[in-house]
Amino acid sequence: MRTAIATVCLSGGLVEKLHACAAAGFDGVEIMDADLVAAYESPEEIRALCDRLGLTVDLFQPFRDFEGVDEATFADNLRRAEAKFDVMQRLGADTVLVCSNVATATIGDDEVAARQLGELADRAAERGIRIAYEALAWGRFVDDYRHAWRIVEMADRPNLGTCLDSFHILSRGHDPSAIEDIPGEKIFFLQLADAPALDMDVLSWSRHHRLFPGEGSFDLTAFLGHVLRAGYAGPLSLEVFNDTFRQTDVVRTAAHARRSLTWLADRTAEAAGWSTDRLTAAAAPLAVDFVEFKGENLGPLEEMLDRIGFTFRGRHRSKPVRLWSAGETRVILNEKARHEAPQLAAIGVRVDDAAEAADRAESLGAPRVFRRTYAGEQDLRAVAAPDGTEVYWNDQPAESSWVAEFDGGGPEQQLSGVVDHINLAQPWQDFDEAVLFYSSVLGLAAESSTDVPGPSGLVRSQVMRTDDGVLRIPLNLAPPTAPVPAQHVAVRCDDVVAVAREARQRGLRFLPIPDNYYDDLAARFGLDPSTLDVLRELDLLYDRDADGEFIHFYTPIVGGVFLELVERRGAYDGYGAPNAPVRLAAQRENGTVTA
Ligand SMILES: O=C(O)c1ccc(O)c(O)c1
Ligand SMILES: [Mg+2]
Repeated sequence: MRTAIATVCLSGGLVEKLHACAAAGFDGVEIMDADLVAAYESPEEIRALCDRLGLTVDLFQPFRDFEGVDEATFADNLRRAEAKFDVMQRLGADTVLVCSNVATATIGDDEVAARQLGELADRAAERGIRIAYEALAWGRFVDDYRHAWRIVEMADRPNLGTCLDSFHILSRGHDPSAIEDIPGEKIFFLQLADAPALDMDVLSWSRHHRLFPGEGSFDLTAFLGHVLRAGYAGPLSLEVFNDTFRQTDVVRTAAHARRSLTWLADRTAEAAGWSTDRLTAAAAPLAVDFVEFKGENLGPLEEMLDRIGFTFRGRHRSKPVRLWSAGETRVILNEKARHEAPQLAAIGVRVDDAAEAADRAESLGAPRVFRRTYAGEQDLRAVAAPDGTEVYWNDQPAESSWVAEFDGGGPEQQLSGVVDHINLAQPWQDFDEAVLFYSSVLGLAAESSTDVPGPSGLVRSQVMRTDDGVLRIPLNLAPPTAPVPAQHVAVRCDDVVAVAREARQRGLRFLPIPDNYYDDLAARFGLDPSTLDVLRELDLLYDRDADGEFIHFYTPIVGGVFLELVERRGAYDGYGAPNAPVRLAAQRENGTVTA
């Protein structure tokens, strides 16, 4: 598989972009005309740099508004084209993207378009240049890849082919299966982009909201399958116009982009039953092994765990680390971090084969994390997620592996619980990368995203989960101007009312819930007054849908983290989303418990 990326995907100047593309391991680039125009380096210098970096210039793009025009405009368009062909020869690019006319076309006649493109191709042929004609979704007369292909066929020139762009095809809901009717050698170029399902005009959608494969809702696996079955043998090239990626760190975004192609190639090969470009299979998470909080002073958090009913299991033999548990919920408190407020540092996942899971993560370019381990201690492999959260794999039962490294605690369990979900707040620029990370590295599926109104703006929430729900990671995206919200771990138990009552008796502080909330609950659900009284008395939140009920409560925030206790009744599968605005507002009013 050869890979390429369009320079429009990235931030920075052209030279910086080319360095980042090479560092990420791309084979080639699509150079956007505008990026070259704005560079001080000559086309010859850019060409030499690409040579040194081992990059080929696979496409020069785009040449706009060429076909379907009157004769005077056509003559001027040929003059423009000749000037760009000069640049391409200096740049060492042999394929130019001509996208369907959106502005100056006045003649909606395929014969005219074919004749004009044919003449352009003949001029290009004299210089060994190929023309790739692409239907833009908002083209004036040509907005469908099948139409662009008919015109290319009609013009019938060896150096005129088509460029397929997944965005223009899938955004319009056009059936991609007819791609297989195009001879592979006439598909001169392939541009790949994903996108979220948005109901908006297609030009704005395309120019601002494209995503890397695996981050949106297009079925790119099926799409690429059609293209490869047609016999296309050129590079898989990313063309992702996205407001966030155009301003994030160029080296990191290029690496992120490259990971999306590794993932897509693997998915496509698997779907088609091919043995090339495969990764080791994603090991299905079987359970949450542990969560780890890190910070300078974890005393207040420890006190909370104690009051909730967690059991102290002991100190680590060789590290400043303590373990608390409640049934299958294991919480590691790590005080190694100096001058840091408590934060969620790591997630441990139980799998069948930890080495295989870690190998897969590393082939996807996830950065490996190293931890000091001593002889006789379990060495768990780990990588860092985009926001820095470490993900560990363990294929041994926790209690008979790393848990044995802790001494001095009690074995008795007061509370029995499992980790229900782990809520990871994402810095605004990491969100889409995190979606790809959790789907590609851990094999989690994305549920549809929702927007929660909070006091500092809308919080976008997207749950990444296994089908069976043993691992659920809601990702939250706060507005760019708001502070990154706290992260939390939710523990599921069988009787949250009893847990809340006992915790209150032990002196646990709860996140106080306003009275108005309970008046609203009464109105929405018609709960009987005694149930409502219990909820109100214990600061419990409630939700119900056709499948069941959800009752939960929150602790205050400590540093950057807090805890939630939940009970699911019946087949309720949500997270109490209607209560999230109330929680966000209450957290803002009640500030943070400091150490
Ligand atoms: O938005 C555009 O103008 C544009 C240009 C070139 C492309 O390949 C494309 O898909 C879109
Ligand atoms: Mg395109």
